[in-house]
Amino acid sequence: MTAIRVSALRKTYGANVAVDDVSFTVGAGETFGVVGHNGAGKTSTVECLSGLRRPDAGSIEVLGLDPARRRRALAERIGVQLQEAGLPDRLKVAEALRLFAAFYRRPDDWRQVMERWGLAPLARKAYGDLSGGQRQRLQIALALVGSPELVILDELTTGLDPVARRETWALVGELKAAGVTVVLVSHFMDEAEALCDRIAVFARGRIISLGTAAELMTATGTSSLDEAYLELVR
Ligand SMILES: Nc1ncnc2c1ncn2[C@@H]1O[C@H](COP(=O)(O)OP(=O)(O)OP(=O)(O)O)[C@@H](O)[C@H]1O
Repeated sequence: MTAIRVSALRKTYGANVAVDDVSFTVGAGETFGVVGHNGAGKTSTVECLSGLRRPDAGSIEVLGLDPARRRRALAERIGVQLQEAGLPDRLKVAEALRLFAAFYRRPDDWRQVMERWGLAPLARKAYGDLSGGQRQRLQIALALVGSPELVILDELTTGLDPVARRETWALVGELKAAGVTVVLVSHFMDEAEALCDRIAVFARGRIISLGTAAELMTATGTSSLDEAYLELVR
């Protein structure tokens, strides 16, 4: 079963071509990595997947729906953690989780989600008073509280301390075990290697390589994904 089908996607901002002729598919239950330099087109691509942005050309199907036309139906079934998704400063952690859970038809128990992500001690803290890492954890918890079939995690562990980072990896592993499809945008090759079944390497708005970590290493004659990546984007 295919969870995501992207064909000849193009996204421009004025004269700037952010995404150019990008095609890929993601299988149901797969963890799919998206890596690339700053400005390579990763976020623009995943924003088109979630319906936040409209492509200029090409076609996208996510869980059988066109995100640009069926954004609301899709929003019920996917979870999105985006970079810098702002919340009101005065909104408290528990309130945010309760509010987001209410958007979904079959949400998880938001209290359990709060526990699982180590947010219970911060339940009454306002968003504006959280540290960067705490905000990040809240954003991930909010992406998952609706019990989504597919999640998009953009820079999942940026800003997390090493322990929180490993804990987050373990939780992504649990999502995978539960059959959730994951799209993971990351700057960390160790993270992509540890978590992703396949990885798409973006450069200048295009996919320049796509495969398992082992395939990318073999193709470049390297012995780590870091080296493979550097070789590919050179
Ligand atoms: N809202 C916008 N308006 C104009 N240009 C934009 C906008 N968003 C992105 N861009 C441009 O599109 C290109 C791709 O940006 P995008 O954010 O998709 O890249 P990215 O790979 O996610 O980068 P990063 O790793 O820095 O998050 C860049 O040249 C960026 O400057």
